[in-house]
Amino acid sequence: MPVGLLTLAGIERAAHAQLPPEIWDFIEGGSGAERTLTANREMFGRHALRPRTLVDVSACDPALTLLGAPLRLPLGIAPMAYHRLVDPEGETATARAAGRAGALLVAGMFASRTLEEIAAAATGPLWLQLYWLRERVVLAALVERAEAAGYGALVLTVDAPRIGRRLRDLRNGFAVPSAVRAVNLDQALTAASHRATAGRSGIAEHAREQFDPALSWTDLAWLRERTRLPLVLKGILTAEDARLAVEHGVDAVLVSNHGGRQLDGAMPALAALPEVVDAVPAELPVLFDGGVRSGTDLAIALALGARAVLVGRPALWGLATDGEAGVHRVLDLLREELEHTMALLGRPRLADLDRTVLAPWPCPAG
Ligand SMILES: Cc1cc2nc3c(=O)[nH]c(=O)nc-3n(C[C@H](O)[C@H](O)[C@H](O)COP(=O)(O)O)c2cc1C
Ligand SMILES: CCCCC(=O)C(=O)O
Repeated sequence: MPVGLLTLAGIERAAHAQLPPEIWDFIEGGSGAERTLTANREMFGRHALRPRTLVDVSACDPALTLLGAPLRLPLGIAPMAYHRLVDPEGETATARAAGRAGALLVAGMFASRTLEEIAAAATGPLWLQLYWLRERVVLAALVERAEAAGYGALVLTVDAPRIGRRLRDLRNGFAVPSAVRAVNLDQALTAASHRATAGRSGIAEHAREQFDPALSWTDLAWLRERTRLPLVLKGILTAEDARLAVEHGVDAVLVSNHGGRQLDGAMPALAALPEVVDAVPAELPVLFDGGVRSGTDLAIALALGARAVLVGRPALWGLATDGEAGVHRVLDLLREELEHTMALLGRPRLADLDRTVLAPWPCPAG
């Protein structure tokens, strides 16, 4: 194994070196000045760990059950559109890797393999992410297909009434290459994503046409009535919205700022986590994504109250560099690092990872 691949940062460099610049920019980029994107990472550096000693750590066990899904560790892959942008196989390779690692996969509504192909490749827990389309019949049909194919939960993304101003994509006039399609949707619905126009993002144009910006809390009942699957809201950053989510009967919330790709200047995801955790009943799972790049990061998010943590971009770095094996390497590195962190922290069980683990990182003078 090349020495650089001992960390996710090494895998990131390898992916950067081999992907076309406009694909790299689409994946890596955030919105606006990328303040939120940068801050997502920086927030982890504000926490120091408080290790306890003389604790038996001969068995560190990060296994858990999440909304009925058995996981070998509290880790999953965040929903991301178009995995075939970086690998000819795409989501089926990602699904096999997640299954082997005992991690969750949240497939995206804009997956480039069919929901059924992904389900057939998956050997572990699999959920489906949805954006709320103006055409509700399309949404209803996807929900039915997801149930029939054995998906275990629906994740409704609520931070995207429109797509953030992603300046890299605007500069590149980014369009999804015609060979890579959102195959679960009618081709007419996604045509705008493939239209390259100078100074515009195909994805933003497409979302402007198709996403319903009028969606509000009362509409959730429509989705609830159509499914027996647990419902997760993705993109919650405030205590106010967390309380509303509970009032509207959701089964879990996912604290996320969409990896800094939506509202630039939004709170770093890790900074939003405690207020959401404190606002919901203890039994409601709070999930987290945004900037997690190591087992230490995972442990910090868990200590702040996340039940499980998702990674976005790192899974695509792994997929770009080595297909299924690359994604598996990313997940396995995170597992190895988490177990290592739990051992050296003297916290061998997930339940031991609470706020007593954390102290503020001492600020450098000046
Ligand atoms: C290339 C890419 C595509 C994404 N597509 C979606 C999507 O289709 N639906 C969604 O809810 N979130 C999407 N996201 C956001 C991720 O689910 C997740 O919130 C974010 O990537 C987490 O941050 P991280 O990349 O720092 O781990 C996407 C992110 C990336 C990088
Ligand atoms: C219309 C698909 C948008 C996917 C994406 O880039 C994101 O959600 O960040």
